[in-house]
Amino acid sequence: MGGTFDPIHHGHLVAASEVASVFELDEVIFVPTGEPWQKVKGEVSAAEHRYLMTVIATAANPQFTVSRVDIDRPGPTFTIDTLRDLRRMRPDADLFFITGADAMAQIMSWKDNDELWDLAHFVGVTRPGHVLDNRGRKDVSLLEVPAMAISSTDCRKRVAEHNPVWYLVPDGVVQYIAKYGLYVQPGTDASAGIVPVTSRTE
Ligand SMILES: Nc1ncnc2c1ncn2[C@@H]1O[C@H](COP(=O)(O)OP(=O)(O)OP(=O)(O)O)[C@@H](O)[C@H]1O
Ligand SMILES: O=C(O)c1ccc[n+]([C@@H]2O[C@H](COP(=O)([O-])O)[C@@H](O)[C@H]2O)c1
Repeated sequence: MGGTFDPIHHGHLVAASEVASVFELDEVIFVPTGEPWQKVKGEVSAAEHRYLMTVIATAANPQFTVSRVDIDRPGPTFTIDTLRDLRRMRPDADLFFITGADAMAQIMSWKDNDELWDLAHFVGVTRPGHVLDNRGRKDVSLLEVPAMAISSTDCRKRVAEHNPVWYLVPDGVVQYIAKYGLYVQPGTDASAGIVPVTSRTE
C-alpha cells in the first residue's frame, strides 16, 4: 500500500487489514512516498518523519512491514518504479497494490499508467466521500472496507488547531507528532531534530 502517510491514520490501517484478510495476503508492505509529485511541494513533511510514523503505526502487526524504496529513490515518486523495485526484491511474490477510491480516480494520470496493470493486481477500496470506480479496467478488484472518515489533511488541520487526533491515528503516532511538533504550523517542514536513517552511519 503506497501513501504519503502524513500522518498515517486508522483509515489506512483498516483498509490494509481488510484487503489482507479478503485476499489472504501474507504481508502488507506500506510504502511511504519520497516526493509525492501530485501533492503541493513544501506542504509535505520530511520523508523520515512519515517513514517513522508508518513504522510506529504498523509495529504491532506481524503481517505489516514498511519499505523505504520510495523514500530512498531520488526524485519524484512514481508507482511504476515502486512496483519494479518490489518485483526485483520479491521475484516470486504475487504483488497487489492497494489504493483508496480517491487515488483510483487519479490513476490514469500516473506515470506510465498503461504499464502498471501488468506489474501488480490493483485493489481499489471504498473511502467515505469518494466514488469507487475501476477506471474501465476489469482486472481491478473493488472492495468495500469499513468506512473510516479520516484523512491526513484533517489530522494535520486538527493538530494545527490544537484539537486531539487521539483514536484517529495510532497512539504512538499521536505521541510522535507531539514530540517533533509536527503540523503545528501548517506548511513548515518540521524536520529539526531528526536524522535521516540513511545518514546515521556516514
Ligand atoms: N480513510 C480512508 N479509507 C480508505 N482509503 C484511504 C483512506 N485514507 C487514505 N486512503 C488511501 O490510502 C492511500 C494513501 O493515502 P494518503 O497517504 O494520501 O492519505 P490521505 O488521507 O488521502 O492524505 P491527504 O489528506 O494528505 O491527501 C491512498 O490510496 C488513499 O486513497
Ligand atoms: O505513479 C504516479 O505517477 C503516482 C502519482 C500519484 C500518486 N501515486 C501513488 O499513489 C499512492 C498514494 O499517493 P498519495 O499522493 O495519495 O499519498 C502512493 O503510492 C503514490 O506514490 C503515484
